[in-house]
Amino acid sequence: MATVALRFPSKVRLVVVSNRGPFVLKETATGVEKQWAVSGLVSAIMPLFRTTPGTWVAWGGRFASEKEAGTTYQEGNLKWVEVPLTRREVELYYDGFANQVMWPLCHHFLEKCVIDPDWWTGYREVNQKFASLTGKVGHDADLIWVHDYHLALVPSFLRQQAFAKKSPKIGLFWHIPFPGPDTWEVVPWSREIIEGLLGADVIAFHVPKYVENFLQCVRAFIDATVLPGGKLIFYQGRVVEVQAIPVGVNQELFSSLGKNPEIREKAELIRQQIGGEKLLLGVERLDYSKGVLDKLSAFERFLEKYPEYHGRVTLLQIAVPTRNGIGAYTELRRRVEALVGRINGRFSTPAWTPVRYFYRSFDQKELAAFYLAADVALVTPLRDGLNLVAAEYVVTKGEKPGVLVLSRLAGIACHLREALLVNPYNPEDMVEAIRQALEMPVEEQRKRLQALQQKLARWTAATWVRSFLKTTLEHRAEYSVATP
Ligand SMILES: Nc1ncnc2c1ncn2[C@@H]1O[C@H](COP(=O)(O)OP(=O)(O)O[C@H]2O[C@H](CO)[C@@H](O)[C@H](O)[C@H]2O)[C@@H](O)[C@H]1O
Ligand SMILES: O=P(O)(O)OC[C@H](O)CO
Repeated sequence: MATVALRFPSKVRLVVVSNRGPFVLKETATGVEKQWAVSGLVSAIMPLFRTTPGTWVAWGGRFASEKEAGTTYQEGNLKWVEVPLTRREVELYYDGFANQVMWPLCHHFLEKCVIDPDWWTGYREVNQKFASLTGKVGHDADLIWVHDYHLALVPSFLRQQAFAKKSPKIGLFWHIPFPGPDTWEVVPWSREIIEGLLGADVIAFHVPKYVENFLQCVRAFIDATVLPGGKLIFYQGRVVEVQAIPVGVNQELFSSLGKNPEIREKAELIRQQIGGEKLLLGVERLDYSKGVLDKLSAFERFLEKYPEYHGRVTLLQIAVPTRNGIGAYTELRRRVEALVGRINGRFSTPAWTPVRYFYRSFDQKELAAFYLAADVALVTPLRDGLNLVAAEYVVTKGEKPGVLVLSRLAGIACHLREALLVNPYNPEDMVEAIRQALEMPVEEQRKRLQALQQKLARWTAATWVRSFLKTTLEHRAEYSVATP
């Protein structure tokens, strides 16, 4: 496994806190088994612990009993401390408030938000639990790095705690979109959520638009002053810094996987097994925000409109199981599988299956083989904080040709302008982008990919970590600015 040079001062005691940790724990007949978790957050953070020692406090994805203490695992540099959550806590905090209020709200699916005061109480209590455990295991921490929408209240709960030596620096990274106050107004507790976040010294988002939306929320809901320049907030006698620091991909890993002869062979085999001339690829957690239904509908429309492509193009869709306890996800799976069945039922021939559908996760080598095999990656979320799959596809391809079709509504689109940008809500736009991608001359494919690769080379998993940690470690609570 390739490593990244972080040049992170080794004497800094670092604690990472997030809902999803590196592993999912499964109870088996022989005891508890741990499997690597699949998520953008885990992909983003793992490279840090390949070179840097530290502690990661997170839930293990299982239900613990009332009295159970969490398990601790040492894995190389990483000490992982499990936050044990009961079934009831998971229902209220994770299935409820985090995934049926925060997630749909931030991705602009207001009709999917359910306002339930019990979920909010559960969310507060579990955030408090994460903060208390972090305070215990990280009592001598220099820097505590909190992640994402599950734990918005943790920064302010941490600030209320006593630490062994001095106050550690507290940073928060928000991995999903951050909407403006018109959207946040839907949640009765929006002020408390923003106050919770303001417990951090540094708050960072992927792109400037989310920073601007956050600052607008601060102006709308909080008694705080956004200082001129828009990066600093004066709040309760402290200064909070807000930045756009996009996550990058593990460049060394994906570019070496792309060059690996064994993986190239695997990619060739995939091509032979699937047959046909052209391969389109979709890879995402099976989440409604990722737009899998709209993509499949666009592909169906493409096959109706361009019958000359029958037998020549296949869509390989990988859907990673996610959040199975929530109705909207069960329903999405049902609809996606019905649509795959309908398309294949309408268009298949004895020699050709238009959609190849996989409902499972793959290891990174297998994933890289799919990236290499695909002529076109269809990354078309209806809304996405950033989207790492788009970047991983581009990096893995190396000198090989390929086309990235990318939703304008993914955060990463503001950087990757050389992709074929589409509006995933507009079926005709999607259909024509598929056609343009399939007909793009190889020289143009290479030129666009090279331009994208040059951008991504300056912006890696390592630069993200380094930049966030440096900003947080160097944060000063008082600035010599004129305050009100
Ligand atoms: N079948 C499969 N098997 C194994 N691994 C697979 C897989 N399919 C996908 N993966 C991995 O899972 C990760 C998915 O990351 P994304 O950014 O695409 O979305 P996600 O919503 O999980 O992340 C959230 O966090 C990231 C990082 O901040 C944001 O980009 C995003 O907008 C936000 O929703 C990728 O690194 C990919 O390699
Ligand atoms: O499977 P989940 O619910 O932990 O989703 C993981 C995503 O990275 C959310 O940011």
